[in-house]
Amino acid sequence: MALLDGLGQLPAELLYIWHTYRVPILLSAVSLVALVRLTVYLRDRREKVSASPAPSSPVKKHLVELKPAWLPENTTTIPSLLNIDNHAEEDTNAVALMAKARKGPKTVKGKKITKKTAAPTSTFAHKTDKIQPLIFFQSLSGTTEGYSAQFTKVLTEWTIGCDQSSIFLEPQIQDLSYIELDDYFISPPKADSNVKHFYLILVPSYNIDTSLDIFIESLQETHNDFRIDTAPLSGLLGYSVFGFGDKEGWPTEEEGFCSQAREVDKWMARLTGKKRAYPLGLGDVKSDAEEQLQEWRVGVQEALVEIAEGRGLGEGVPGSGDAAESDEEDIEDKDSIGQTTRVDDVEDLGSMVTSLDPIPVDFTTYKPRSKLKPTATPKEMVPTSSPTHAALTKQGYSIIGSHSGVKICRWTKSALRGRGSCYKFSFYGIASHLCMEATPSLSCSNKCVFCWRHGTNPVGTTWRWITDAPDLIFDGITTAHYKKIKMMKGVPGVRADRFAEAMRIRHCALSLVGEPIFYPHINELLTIMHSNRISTFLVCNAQHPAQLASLVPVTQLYVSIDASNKDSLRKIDRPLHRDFWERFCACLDILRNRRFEQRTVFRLTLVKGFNMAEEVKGYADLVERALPGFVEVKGVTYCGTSAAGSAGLTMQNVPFYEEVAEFVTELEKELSSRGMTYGIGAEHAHSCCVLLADSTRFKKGGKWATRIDFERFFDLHEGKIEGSRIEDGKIVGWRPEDYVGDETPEWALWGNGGFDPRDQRVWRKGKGPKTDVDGNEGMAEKTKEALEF
Ligand SMILES: Cc1cc2nc3c(=O)[nH]c(=O)nc-3n(C[C@H](O)[C@H](O)[C@H](O)COP(=O)(O)O)c2cc1C
Ligand code: SF4
Repeated sequence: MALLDGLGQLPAELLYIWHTYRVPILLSAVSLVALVRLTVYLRDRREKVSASPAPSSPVKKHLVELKPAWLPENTTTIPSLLNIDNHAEEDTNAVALMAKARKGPKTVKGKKITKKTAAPTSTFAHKTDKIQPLIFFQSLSGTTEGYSAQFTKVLTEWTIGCDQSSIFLEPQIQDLSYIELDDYFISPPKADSNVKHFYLILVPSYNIDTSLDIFIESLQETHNDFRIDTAPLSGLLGYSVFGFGDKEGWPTEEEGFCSQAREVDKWMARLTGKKRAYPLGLGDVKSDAEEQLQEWRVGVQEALVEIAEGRGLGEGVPGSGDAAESDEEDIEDKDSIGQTTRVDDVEDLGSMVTSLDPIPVDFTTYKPRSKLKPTATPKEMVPTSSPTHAALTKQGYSIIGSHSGVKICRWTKSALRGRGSCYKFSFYGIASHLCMEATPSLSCSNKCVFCWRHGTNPVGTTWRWITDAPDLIFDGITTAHYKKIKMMKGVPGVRADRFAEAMRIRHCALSLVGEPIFYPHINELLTIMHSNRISTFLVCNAQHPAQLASLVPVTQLYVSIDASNKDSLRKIDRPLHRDFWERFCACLDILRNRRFEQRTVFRLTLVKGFNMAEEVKGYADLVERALPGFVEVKGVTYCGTSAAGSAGLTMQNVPFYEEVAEFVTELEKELSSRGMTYGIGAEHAHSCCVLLADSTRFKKGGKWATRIDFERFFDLHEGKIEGSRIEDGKIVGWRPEDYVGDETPEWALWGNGGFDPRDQRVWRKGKGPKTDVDGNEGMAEKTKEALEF
């Protein structure tokens, strides 16, 4: 009974407690909410939003099936033997990932209270310090490059002539395509302690994938990397950005006018801790670019004077890191990377708590859909309107779909006229007039110093473009190749028999430019080729272990070995992947594991001053690691473009054939001193190329047999003949030894030059026996023209 009475009084008791203690209860509730929000905020604040790897960190990984079910009969890859954890980068669309909005209800909604942060203080001691202006530019078709050069010239003259000239160091110009971005955009560059940097960035805008995206992504990644200060460039004195755009195509900012310059400006504001020294300048290349640039320069100069006189970024300069503006920028930033803008900033919440104003609590609202950025749709890799398309077409490439290319190589033309095939004929028996050179991916994840495509080539670490079907690519490249062969019909000297033979493609070199295994349907494309009895020589850049591990066996699998150690590889290939060395090593291990199912080749490109001197032992280490069937060593070819020049490459970097030969001899010696059985199997002095081969595998009756029996290769593929690879007493597939062809011809052996005596070598008038009409040069000469694969 007493219990019932007690229960009956409970509501009254509770009401009494509520009336007596409601203030502390409410305060406790508010504190609890604040604490929870604070914890969530701190955890989310530095959450990585980019799908790309953080600097120097392992990439996002996913399990890769190293022995795919559809490849049972001829894959020897043994996951446990690999030096990687069977993982590689996710080839999902990075952009789409970044654009994913965070799910979940917005729990607390409050009024945004604008933070009043102090304007950044200048660290410039104007009596002792010096200002180093650095001008960065990116240019695809040359406009920005031209303006930047002119701008640098005028600014340099001004720094020399102005009243503060003793404070300025000579402005330096840098092409963003050629520098290590980390050297400048993770922290200011290293210099004497009294040298302070000021950044000026001039960029165009492109609504297609270009290398500019890599720059912008890298700024964004640095900002979001939890191990790096959010404003790692605050040590700069200031920065300003100028954008070039085209109002004819992109009339307003909303429609994309100078969109990428605006992005660069925004990320720089965050990375520098709001050190915008002068507002973003925008110029329309079809109308006012010149005068806008001049106006911007005058403004930048005024800002520089203020800094030089010790007044920092000044108050009078519009846009100079104004706190309110910069705060708005912070919000925009979150939006732009696809996160929901959450106005319930913890600092705002803190103010709300102390003010004890009623807090509107809303457990259900989401950010209005209309404000969410749409998920980025993949773009075309090389749209017809792009400068890359124009440049490639001008160079004789046919672009198939939006990411594949084919080009008739000059050796094909030479062979059609009976003037010699490339080294692949001497070494492996591939007649150049029967060979097609193509790639299903014009994009690459490296920016090699010897690649002519810098600045204009699409680059990326993940496949994020519209993907064409493999059968369409096959039809496109073969049709374009035949069309080009037909165009040779009227060329003087073309032999009728070879012309007729050329109308049936027998070999495909998957190299050209770009990275073929980047293409997600490379296996299907290779299968189509094999079923058409077209052999495949595939070259990859050793940066995509997952794709390499799951590649169908090809006729001959190449890995480019552009350096023997990590430092040298970074300098020469300038890879985009931050874990490039780990990827490279993983690819070597995959090659070792797959060496009994297909012919494997190391392709060394020697560049004097970059990867030759004292690297023999390092290369021998790599050979020992991967045990390739062959090692092709060739001197770099100089294509003479401005791109090569900007990458620091001149004719001085092209080795003489004797130097290449000497290098190979040393490498052979080093390998045999380690008990390895490699010997010099063949040479093609014409292309400055020498072949080392494993003598235990590619010698027949004591004689070199580096050539391929292509018919047997296809018969093995089609199951017409049985292979000899045996596991657990059962035949499980074929070995490279099953399709070894004829002995290497006498004329191709080491010491005999490698030119087929049945072909006619034609010398250029007045040039003597040093250079022939096709640009092929004699033993003592350097190769000046780009050699095809
Ligand atoms: C394929 C293509 C896409 C472009 N996209 C944009 C754009 O989105 N916004 C813009 O303002 N200008 C755009 N432009 C214009 C370029 O930014 C402009 O031509 C610039 O001057 C090119 O500079 P560059 O020669 O240094 O590469 C585009 C031009 C091309 C060819
Ligand atoms: S791997 Fe080939 S295509 Fe890619 S950058 Fe290097 S040379 Fe150019």
